[in-house]
Amino acid sequence: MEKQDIILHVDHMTKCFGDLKVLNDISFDVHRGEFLCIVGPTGCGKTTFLNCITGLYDLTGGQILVNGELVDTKKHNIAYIFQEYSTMSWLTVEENVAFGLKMKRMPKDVIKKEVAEVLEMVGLTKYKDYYPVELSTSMLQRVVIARAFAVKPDILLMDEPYGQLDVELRFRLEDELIKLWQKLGTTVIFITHNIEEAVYLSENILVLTNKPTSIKHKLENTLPRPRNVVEPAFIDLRNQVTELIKWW
Ligand SMILES: Nc1ncnc2c1ncn2[C@@H]1O[C@H](COP(=O)(O)OP(=O)(O)OP(=O)(O)O)[C@@H](O)[C@H]1O
Repeated sequence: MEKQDIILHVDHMTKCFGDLKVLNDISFDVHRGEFLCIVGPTGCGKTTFLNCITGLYDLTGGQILVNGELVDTKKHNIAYIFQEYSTMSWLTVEENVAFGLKMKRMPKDVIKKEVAEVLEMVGLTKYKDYYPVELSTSMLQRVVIARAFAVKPDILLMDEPYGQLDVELRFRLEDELIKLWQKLGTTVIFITHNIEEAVYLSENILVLTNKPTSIKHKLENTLPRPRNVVEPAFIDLRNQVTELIKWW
């Protein structure tokens, strides 16, 4: 990997809460435009890790660099989609998606154009004047995704975004996410407990250990897209990840 292609450099990251060591000397790189999935057991510190990247927590040791500089959310454009994410009920779909761009004080005509583009990509153009209360779950999910991609983040962090959804909707949203990622070239770090989801989405998978958490293994995922969960190569890779997880 060329050095200039590395957007995120996690360098000996350690995080303790008092006596509790959660993240233990973790190092890895993410290259620009990569789709990285992180799989780890419950409570191993996946959310803590994301909170360290967004600067909510200070590290106990090590450093996190974005484009070669210490991570700084004022300087770096990092978008974050939580488990319990939500829309702003008092704003229309269009206003929800425009929110981040307005915060960045972009010119009105640019905002209008960018928002229209991303609404088109997620199939919400017709619903731009609707309020969240008028939308189905799947449409709400699309609003949140559209809002995150609209700001053209350097890095998009996604923390189990589809954990609570039924399988069919999850599959559809995963496909849409892949399309947006491919079209916009955004760097995505996606946290999940779901091994099938990680194999379906990722270019690379980081498998974490239990606390104190370190990297158990990094797997490259070169399965061609579109992927099919019943194909032998897919099942093979899914089994490889499952094997790694069995030994936690
Ligand atoms: N602010 C905090 N103060 C003290 N301990 C914390 C704090 N935040 C997290 N922890 C502890 O750090 C550990 C990791 O928590 P974290 O929520 O990051 O795990 P996780 O992998 O995201 O969990 P899950 O799989 O349930 O989403 C837990 O033992 C938790 O109790």
